[in-house]
Amino acid sequence: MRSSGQVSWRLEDHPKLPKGKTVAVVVLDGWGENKPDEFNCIHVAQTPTMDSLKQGAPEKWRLIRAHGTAVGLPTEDDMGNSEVGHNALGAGRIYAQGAKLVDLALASGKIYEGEGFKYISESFEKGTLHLIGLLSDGGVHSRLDQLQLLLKGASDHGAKRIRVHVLTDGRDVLDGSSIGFVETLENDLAKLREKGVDAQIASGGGRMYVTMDRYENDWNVVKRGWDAQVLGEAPHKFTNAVEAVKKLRENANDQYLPPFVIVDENKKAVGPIVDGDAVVTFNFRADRMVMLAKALEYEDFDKFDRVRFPKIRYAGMLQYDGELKLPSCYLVSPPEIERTSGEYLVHNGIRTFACSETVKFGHVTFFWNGNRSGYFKPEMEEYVEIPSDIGITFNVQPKMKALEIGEKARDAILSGKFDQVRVNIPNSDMVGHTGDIQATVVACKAADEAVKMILDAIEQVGGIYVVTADHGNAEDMVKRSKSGQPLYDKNGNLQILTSHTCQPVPIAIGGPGVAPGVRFRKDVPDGGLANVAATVMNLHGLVAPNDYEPTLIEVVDN
Ligand SMILES: O=C(O)[C@@H](CO)OP(=O)(O)O
Ligand SMILES: [Mn+2]
Ligand SMILES: [Mn+2]
Repeated sequence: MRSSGQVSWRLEDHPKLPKGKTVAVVVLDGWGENKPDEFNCIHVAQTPTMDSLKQGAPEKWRLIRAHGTAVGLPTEDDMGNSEVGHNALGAGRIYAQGAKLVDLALASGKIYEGEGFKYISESFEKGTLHLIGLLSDGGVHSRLDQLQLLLKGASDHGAKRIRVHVLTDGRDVLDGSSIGFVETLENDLAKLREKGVDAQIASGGGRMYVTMDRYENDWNVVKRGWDAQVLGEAPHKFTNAVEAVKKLRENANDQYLPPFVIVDENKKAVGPIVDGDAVVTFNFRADRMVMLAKALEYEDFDKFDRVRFPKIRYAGMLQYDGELKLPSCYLVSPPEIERTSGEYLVHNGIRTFACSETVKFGHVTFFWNGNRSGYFKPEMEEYVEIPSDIGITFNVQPKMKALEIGEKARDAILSGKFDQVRVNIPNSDMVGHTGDIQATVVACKAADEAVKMILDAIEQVGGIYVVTADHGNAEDMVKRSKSGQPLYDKNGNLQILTSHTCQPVPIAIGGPGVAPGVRFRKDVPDGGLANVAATVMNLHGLVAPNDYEPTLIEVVDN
C-alpha cells in the first residue's frame, strides 16, 4: 500500500517535547565506529566535531546497528549499505529487503510462477535470454548464488539460449576477485552447455565505468554498457571472458574495467540483444539499475543515442522505482515500504529540505522515502542536488562537495523556511570505496568540517541536530583475520578493503533546542537505524506511529 486515502496521517503531540524546533538530520555515509588503528581513517583524520559529539556518551551519543537483520538483510554477515540503511532511517521499520525476498522466491520456486517470469519466458522458444548484472557475492546489489539459481531455473523452464553480461565488482568485494567470479560463472555455463543449453558470457565491464551509474550522474557510463550489451560493440574484444578480465586488469581495477565483448572465431559478437529477446537485470538493488531500466524500457528516450531499440521482453529482478513503476515487469515484488517518516512529517506540517551531491542525492530522497521518487507535497518540500564531479575516482577529489552541502544546509537552516533539514555527506563512503587510505583520511576531515557548519547554524537558530551514519566504511580499510589482524596476500601486500563493513554507527543528538532531560534510553541496547525515525519525530514534538521501531530517547524530569 502506498500513500492511500485511508491512512490517518495525524501524529499525536509528544507529551513532553515542544514543536517548532528546526531539526538537522545529518547522515555521514560510510562512517562506522571501530577500534583506533592506522587503518581506521576516521580515527587517523582530524575530526574535532565528531570527536566532541562522542564526549556526550552515553546520554547524547551512542552506537546503533547498521547491518544484517537490523536493516532487513538475510544474515548477520551481511554488511550494511546505503539502500537498506536509508530505507530503515526513513521508514522507521525493518523490511525484508531485496536480497532476502529474492532468496525466498528462488528457494520456494515462486519466482518462476510470477507474472514477470511468465512474461519473459514467452521469448524462450525463439529468442535469447540475456542476464545483465553485478557479478560478485557482495550482497549489496546482487549475489552470485542467486544468478546461479536463476540460470539453472531459467534453463529448467525452457530457456535454450542464454547470454550473461557481467559487471565486475571490486567495490563490495576485494579488488581482483572478479577473475574467480568469472571462472565460477564459466563453469556453470559449461554445465548448462553439456545439458544442451547454448549459454555464454557475452560482454563485460567494471561496474563504475560500465552501466551502474546512478541518479543520472553520467549517462556515458550507461551508454558504454548499452553499446557492449545491446549493440555488441566495445573497444576490447576477446573470445574468453576470463582472459578478458585478466588482460584488462593490467590497466584498471575491477570497478573500472573498460567494456568488452566476447566474439566468436569470425570476430562476431556472441550476444547482442535483438528483437524477440528477453532481458533480465538481475541486481535486486535499485539505484544503479534505474538508468539502464529506463534505456531498456522507455520508447521515448533522449539520454544517449541507442542506435537500435530492440523489441524485447524486459524484467527487473525487482521493480526498482515504485513511483515510476520501473521496470513495469519484474520477477520478485520489492519490499512495500509505505508510510515513511518523510510522508508523515509533511502531513504534520514539517517543512522539509533535503540535500546531497548527485552520487548520494537519491539516498536522502528516493531511498529515504521508501524507493519513491519525487515529492509528497511539493509546497512543503525542497530537495536540492549539488552536481557531483564526473569522470573521476573520488580519491583525486576527496573533499567532494562536502563544503557545498554544508553551505546549502546552513542556508536552509538560517532561512527559517524549514523544520527539517536533512543531508547526506558522502565523503567517507565514496572515497573509502577507492581503497586509498590517505585520500580517505582527507575525506573524513572534510565530512567533519561540513558537520561543523551545520551544527553552527543549528546553534544560531536554537535548533536540534541528529548526526548519524548509514553503515561503516572508512573506519576499516583492511581485510582482517577472525582475530582482527590485517591480512596480506601471497605477495606480502596488505589486502585493502574497499567495501562497507558490519560495524555499528554513531548517533548523536544535541543543540540548544533539545529540551532539558532528553537523553538516550538505556532499554534499547540493540537499537538500529530503524529506531532513528521515531527519535526524529519526537524531536519535532510528535509521537511516532505505533508500528514504528521504538524511539531511542526519553525525557527525564530534572
Ligand atoms: O556504491 C554503491 O553502490 C554501494 C556499494 O556497492 O555503496 P552505497 O551503499 O554506500 O551507496
Ligand atoms: Mn551509504
Ligand atoms: Mn558505499
